[in-house]
Amino acid sequence: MMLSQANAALRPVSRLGGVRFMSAAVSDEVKMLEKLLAEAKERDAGKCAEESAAEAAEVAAAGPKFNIGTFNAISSAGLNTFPTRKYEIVPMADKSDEEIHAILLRSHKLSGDQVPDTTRAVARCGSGTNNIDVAALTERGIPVFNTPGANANAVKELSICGLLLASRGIVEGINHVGTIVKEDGEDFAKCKKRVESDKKMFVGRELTGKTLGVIGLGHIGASVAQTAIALGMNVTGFDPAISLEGAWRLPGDILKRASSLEQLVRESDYISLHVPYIKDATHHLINADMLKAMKPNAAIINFARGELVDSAAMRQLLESGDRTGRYITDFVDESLHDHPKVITMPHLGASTAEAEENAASMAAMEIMDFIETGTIQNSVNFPTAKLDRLPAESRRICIVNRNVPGMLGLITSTLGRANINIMQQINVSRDNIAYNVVDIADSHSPEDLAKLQDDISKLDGVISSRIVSGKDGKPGFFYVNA
Ligand SMILES: NC(=O)C1=CN([C@@H]2O[C@H](COP(=O)(O)OP(=O)(O)OC[C@H]3O[C@@H](n4cnc5c(N)ncnc54)[C@H](O)[C@@H]3O)[C@@H](O)[C@H]2O)C=CC1
Ligand SMILES: O=C(O)C(=O)COP(=O)(O)O
Repeated sequence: MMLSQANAALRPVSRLGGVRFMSAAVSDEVKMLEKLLAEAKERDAGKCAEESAAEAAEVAAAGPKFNIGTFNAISSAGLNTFPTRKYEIVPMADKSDEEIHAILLRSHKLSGDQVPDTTRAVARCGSGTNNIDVAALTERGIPVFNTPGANANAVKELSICGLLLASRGIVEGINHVGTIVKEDGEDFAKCKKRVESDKKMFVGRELTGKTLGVIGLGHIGASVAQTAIALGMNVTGFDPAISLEGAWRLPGDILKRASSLEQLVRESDYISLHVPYIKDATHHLINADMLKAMKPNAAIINFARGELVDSAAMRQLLESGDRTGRYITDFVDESLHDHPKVITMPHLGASTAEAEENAASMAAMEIMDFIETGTIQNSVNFPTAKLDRLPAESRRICIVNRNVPGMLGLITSTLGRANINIMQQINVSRDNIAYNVVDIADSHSPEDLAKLQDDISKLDGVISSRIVSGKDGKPGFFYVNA
């Protein structure tokens, strides 16, 4: 009898709850039922042991776990995406001795030497990757992923808030109420009168009918443009590098295209920045010349990165006297934070529960896909790569090499010399990096495969190689870089 049956058998006894002295017959019944329950518990314990043994066998069959190192507070929705039988989450702050196979992070500044040799991938739960030494990781054959679009709505909403903060005396008004209550709080009737009378100090202007210039029309910029149009604004956009997919997302018929950054800056009442920070490309995109070209009452909304704006030139301009336009940002700057025309808040653009969950879950999926199948999607330094599902009875080899002529030939002849037939393969490249995914029959011994990988690793130009899975799709060999 299972435990649940034993419990069912006890039900009549519990109905005797109100009886204080049981008859002999009832007492015998209770004893018998207690015996049954004890027996059932014993059997159940046996079953639990069987189940945990089965679970342990499953864990063992899944092979050694992959360790995912984390920096920053990563949403549990993302961390829970990793099945615990295959993955272990290792906070990097704990300085554990575990081998780290992939890293998940947010704004933590990640230098190359914080990335162990065993690491195969890094994922930024978010959009901007300027906090990561991407060049150093590319050199080591490590793809860096990000999660474009996952936090776009959160940043869009705060950017719209930025437009309102720039156009109405919201922060100044709130601060003024605080000051008056402090001064006249004892006499609240007087305080209320003063607040009402002083409201004339905070007269603003409306967004409707004004021109918003959006710099960078990617996931966030396009969304800001859409909402601004819905608010009745005229929107001009500038993005010389827009992707085809990005162009499809735009409200094409109503969005005006600026022919240059300067044109956008000259014509806008509000300028909202939504470009990545790239040291050699977008550093001080808004420089002294751009600032001078702005209308005197134009405001800049910067929820992208602080370094996009030359803050010293901005301070100079704000102090030149004839400017009424404000600067709203979520990046603290030592030369601007205390200026009355500057509103600075913490780096809050993507700090919503929804955005944090979206970004962490997307990053986790990208890492798992890469670790288990070699697929590369949303990498900022590696080409996109997706090969069909692993054919049955096959092994998959992923090779990262320098993008120089002749590499594919060297790799395929190494396989040929080992008498290994290729079932399917892809070879893709981006800048200096090429990436190969090769599926071979799973009829080779682990020793042969180890020798093959050793031979591939020794080829001049190969940066790293991995054998990602076996015939049952489970992670197989996981070799360190060449
Ligand atoms: N404050 C915050 O919490 C957050 C800030 N961000 C920042 O926003 C940036 C944009 O994010 P997404 O829209 O998700 O990226 P995205 O990659 O979807 O879009 C960026 C767009 O900028 C364009 N672009 C690049 N250089 C440009 C230039 N010189 N002039 C004009 N356009 C240029 C690109 O062609 C692309 O269309 C991120 O790189 C990040 O720095 C993103 C999320 C949160
Ligand atoms: O996604 C981005 O680029 C961000 O700036 C978000 O940063 P966070 O993850 O909130 O530290």
